[in-house]
Amino acid sequence: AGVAPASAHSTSAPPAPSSYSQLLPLTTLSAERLATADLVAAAKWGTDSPIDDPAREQIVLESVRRLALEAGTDPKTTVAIFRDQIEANKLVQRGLHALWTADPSKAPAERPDLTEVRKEINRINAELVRAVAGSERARAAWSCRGVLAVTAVHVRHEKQLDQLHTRALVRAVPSVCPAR
Ligand SMILES: C=C(O[C@@H]1C=C(C(=O)O)C=C[C@H]1O)C(=O)O
Repeated sequence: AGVAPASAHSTSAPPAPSSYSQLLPLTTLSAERLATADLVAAAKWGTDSPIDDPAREQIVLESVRRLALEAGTDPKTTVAIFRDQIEANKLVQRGLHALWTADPSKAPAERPDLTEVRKEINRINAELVRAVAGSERARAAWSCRGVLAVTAVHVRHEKQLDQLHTRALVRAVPSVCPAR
C-alpha cells in the first residue's frame, strides 16, 4: 500500500534535481578548495610569501567573474561567494602557521611549488563556478540555509574534517544563500 506508480514522471519532464543535490557539489568543492590551503600554507612556510596575496586574489576574482558570465550566472553573487572562499582559505593557512610556529615538529618537511598548487586551485575554481551556476534554484529557495547546513554536515563526515577545516568550511559558504 502507498507505493507511488512508477510512471509518475514518465509523461512529463524528469523530476527537477533536489536542493540537496544542487548544493552538495558546491559544498564538496568548497572543502576540496580548502584542502589546497594546507599545500599553500606549506608552500609559503619559511618563505617571504605572505598568506594574504591581494594581487593573486584579484586574478582569482576576475577569472571567476568571467567564468560566471560564460556560464550565464550572476557574476556579483559568484564573486561574493569566492571572496568567502578566499577568506576561508586564509583562515586555514593562518591556523596551520600558528600550529607550526607553536610546535615546529608539526611543520611540513617538504615545500610544494605554489605555482602548481595554484593550477589546482584554478581547476577547482572553474568547477565551483559550474556548481554555482547549477544551484540557482536551490540558492534562491527559502530552504537554502538549512539544506546547505545539511550538506556541510555530510561533507564534514565524509572527508573527516578536523576542527580547523570545519570552521573554514562554515566560513566558505555564507554568501551561497541570499541574506533575508
Ligand atoms: C591560496 C592563496 O592564499 C590566499 C588565498 C587565495 C585564494 O583562496 O585564492 C588567494 C591569495 C591569497 O590571499 C594563494 O596565495 O594562492
